[in-house]
Amino acid sequence: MTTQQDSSSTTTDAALPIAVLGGGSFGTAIANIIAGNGHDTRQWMRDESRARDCRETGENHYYLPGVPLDPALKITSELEEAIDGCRIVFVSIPSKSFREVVQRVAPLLAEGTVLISTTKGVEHDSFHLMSDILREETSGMRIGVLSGPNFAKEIVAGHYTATVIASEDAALCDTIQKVLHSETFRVYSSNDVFGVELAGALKNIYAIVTGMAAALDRGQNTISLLITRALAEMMRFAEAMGADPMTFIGLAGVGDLILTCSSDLSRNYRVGYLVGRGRPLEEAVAEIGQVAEGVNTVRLIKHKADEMGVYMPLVSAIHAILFEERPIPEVIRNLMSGAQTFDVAYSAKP
Ligand SMILES: NC(=O)c1ccc[n+]([C@@H]2O[C@H](COP(=O)([O-])OP(=O)(O)OC[C@H]3O[C@@H](n4cnc5c(N)ncnc54)[C@H](O)[C@@H]3O)[C@@H](O)[C@H]2O)c1
Ligand SMILES: O=P(O)(O)OC[C@H](O)CO
Repeated sequence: MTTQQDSSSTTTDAALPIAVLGGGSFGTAIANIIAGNGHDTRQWMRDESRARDCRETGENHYYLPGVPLDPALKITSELEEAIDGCRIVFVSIPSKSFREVVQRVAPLLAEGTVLISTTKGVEHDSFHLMSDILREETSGMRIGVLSGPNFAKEIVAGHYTATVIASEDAALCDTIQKVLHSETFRVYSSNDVFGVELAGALKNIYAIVTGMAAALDRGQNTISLLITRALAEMMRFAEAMGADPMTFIGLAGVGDLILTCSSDLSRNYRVGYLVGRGRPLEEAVAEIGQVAEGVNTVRLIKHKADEMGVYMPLVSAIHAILFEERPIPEVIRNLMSGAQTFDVAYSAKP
């Protein structure tokens, strides 16, 4: 491997300078894979005391305790140092702060830099997905999104994992596949950026729903019912928004939906569980202590679905519980007494 990057190439096996913005679980997991693949990897986190602690102990104690960081991973709180010479930048910042961080980094980026969002959310008080923000806040960049069934803790534990890189730029997809591919991590590609990104944001809502069902001691029939009807809602919404519903049967759709709705490794699932056990939403979110994107996404999708007349009974139900102070038993009764309808109503056939 050389340390020299061809600035125009995106399909190289050479060691590349690559930045990962974000000091949380996923930023750390991705940075560790990239460093392990021999790239000159810089992870940026805003807090110098945390960055120093990670450098000194070789571990990100708060987000991934007990996981050794790759010794070659460079951790810094200086944005300029992280970005210097990088033509590939992953942005792993919660949706709430995503725009603010992109605005800070934009002046430091060379034209043609590959910008990859790994964030599964929708911007607060707007309906922007993260790739929209990347496009709005920069110009002349090459943009993609990474999404899939990917618990950070399982990635760093070396469990076999797959994800999706989505971009209209096929060379970008090829490069990111090479940069991230490892013995335990596979990367599939897609050209449906909107569908992949929307799927990643939507599935968080339903993880809150199934977490709540688990808290209420519902069985596997209930979980299966919820996951399957969640997929129907997601595809219906996707179609109304102009995304390709077929994307939702891939890893970023049903793959991530099954994962997140089935495990208490999911922060969204745990929020639902705590609320199902009677804890106020604010308390549940505070106890998790990490981002649970679904809470904000519920509000935004409910508003959008109402505006567009898309039928999303599970979104309406979880919104009623989280934001309208409606009692859980009453909401469940309403859901179960709704009009009986078709199982598979969507058909790709004309
Ligand atoms: N954790 C996972 O398993 C996982 C997997 C796939 C995708 N994601 C997605 O990745 C995104 C990030 O998730 P995460 O798990 O890393 O979150 P996290 O809560 O573990 O960490 C978020 C990080 O962002 C930093 N941050 C927040 N606001 C900031 C700001 N204004 N400036 C700089 N840094 C700021 C925090 O300090 C923290 O280091 C989310 O959208 C999530 O949906 C997470
Ligand atoms: O912990 P969650 O609920 O944010 O889910 C993490 C990932 O998105 C799973 O793919």
